[in-house]
Amino acid sequence: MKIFRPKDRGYAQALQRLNRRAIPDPAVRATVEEVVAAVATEGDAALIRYTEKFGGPKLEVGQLYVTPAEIVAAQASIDKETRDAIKAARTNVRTFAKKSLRKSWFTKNKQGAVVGERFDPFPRVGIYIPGGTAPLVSSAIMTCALAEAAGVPEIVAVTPADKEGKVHPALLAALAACGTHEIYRVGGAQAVAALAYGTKTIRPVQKIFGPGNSWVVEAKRQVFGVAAIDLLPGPSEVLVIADKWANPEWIAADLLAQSEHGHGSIAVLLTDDAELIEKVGKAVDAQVKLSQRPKQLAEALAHTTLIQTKDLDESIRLANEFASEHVSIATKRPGEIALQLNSSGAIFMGGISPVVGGDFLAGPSHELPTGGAGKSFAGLTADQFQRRTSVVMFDEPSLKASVPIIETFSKIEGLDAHGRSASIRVQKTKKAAKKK
Ligand SMILES: NC(=O)c1ccc[n+]([C@@H]2O[C@H](COP(=O)([O-])OP(=O)(O)OC[C@H]3O[C@@H](n4cnc5c(N)ncnc54)[C@H](O)[C@@H]3O)[C@@H](O)[C@H]2O)c1
Ligand SMILES: [Zn+2]
Repeated sequence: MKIFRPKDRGYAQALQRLNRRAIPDPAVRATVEEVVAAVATEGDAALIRYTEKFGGPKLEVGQLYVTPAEIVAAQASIDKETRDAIKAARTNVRTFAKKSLRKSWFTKNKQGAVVGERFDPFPRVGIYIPGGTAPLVSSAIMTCALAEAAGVPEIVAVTPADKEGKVHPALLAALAACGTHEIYRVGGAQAVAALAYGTKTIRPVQKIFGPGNSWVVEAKRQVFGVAAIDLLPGPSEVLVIADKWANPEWIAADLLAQSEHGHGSIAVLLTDDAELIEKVGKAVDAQVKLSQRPKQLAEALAHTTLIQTKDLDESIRLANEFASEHVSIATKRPGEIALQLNSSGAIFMGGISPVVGGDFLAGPSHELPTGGAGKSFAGLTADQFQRRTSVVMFDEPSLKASVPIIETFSKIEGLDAHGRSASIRVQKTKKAAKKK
């Protein structure tokens, strides 16, 4: 944990470092390039090889697909509490998702042609569910329930298995509850490459969704174009904006909650109150002792930064530069601050709103942009599972009214065949009318 106060050495640099862009790490980039190229050319063999190389199980090709029998067994093995929690989260996420969906619409333009937009679910999507250091059951719901709400007919999930080749039963049950059609036990960059290029076992998808660690996110970035991708949702992070009224114990708890994801996670506190920084620092030290993931916490805590700002305005400016996945506003009047934030993935209003409420249950997808990507991307919404098509339909009167303007454009652009392709239709219909 690092603390920076205005008088400290390196204070200006610490503030500057907050101004991030989503630029991939060169080492991660190189590894992923190798993995993606291998999967694209060798298919399943590369999937198996890299899964083992990066600490996963030694699998046979035939084991990649999770069979219906395994899913049924998983569903039977989870307790009622787990089942109810999955159901409660799915209900909220699905209800929220339905509101984000776009509806097809049609209208007439000035010349009378019918124009509109049609929204259909992508026929086949791939969803990455992280599982390297924790089985992210909630991520299954926060992605697949949206695909289900959008009516995607083929929802394909990939998720890494443990050393024994097992996927956590609650994760399988959650995927099944959210209408997933195919599940493959493979993770990392290799799984993303398989979804994009396809292998003998995994047919390619049109669009790839889902959060993951740095390698997973970089793979999504690299396969962009082969498939569509949703956003760049990497290692979790939180930024807290607080004033002197905030509760230091609650802030410390929020910082540690996202930090326990481990490698790559970052937590930041911005406050204009010097005393609060002291108290939060102490509370973090005390709460770390309660953790069951000391290794992951230690990795992330090295990047945890508590910064004393001049005033709330400076906190807001820095928060916008940092573009955090989660922003918690623990101040007396959170509404005023929220309105000035323009790069946050999700905003949690008031100290009483824990970030984990959004992680597990509230309704919006917890799949959110990280690493500074929030400046350009928003979090996952159900309409990202819809593919948009524009539709145009002329009739004779609307085409006649349009031809002069079309001909003007074809003259300006020097593309005479363009103009003729419209006027020929009106002339032809004139001749046809004369014949009658
Ligand atoms: N931004 C969001 O919306 C969001 C939501 C949920 C989770 N997350 C993040 O997802 C991440 C999940 O990470 P995870 O690691 O637990 O699981 P993961 O499933 O994303 O990654 C595990 C895989 O990474 C690969 N890998 C591991 N070490 C590697 C190496 N050295 N080189 C190449 N590949 C390697 C392996 O193939 C492994 O199967 C966390 O960072 C968490 O914060 C983000
Ligand atoms: Zn989290």
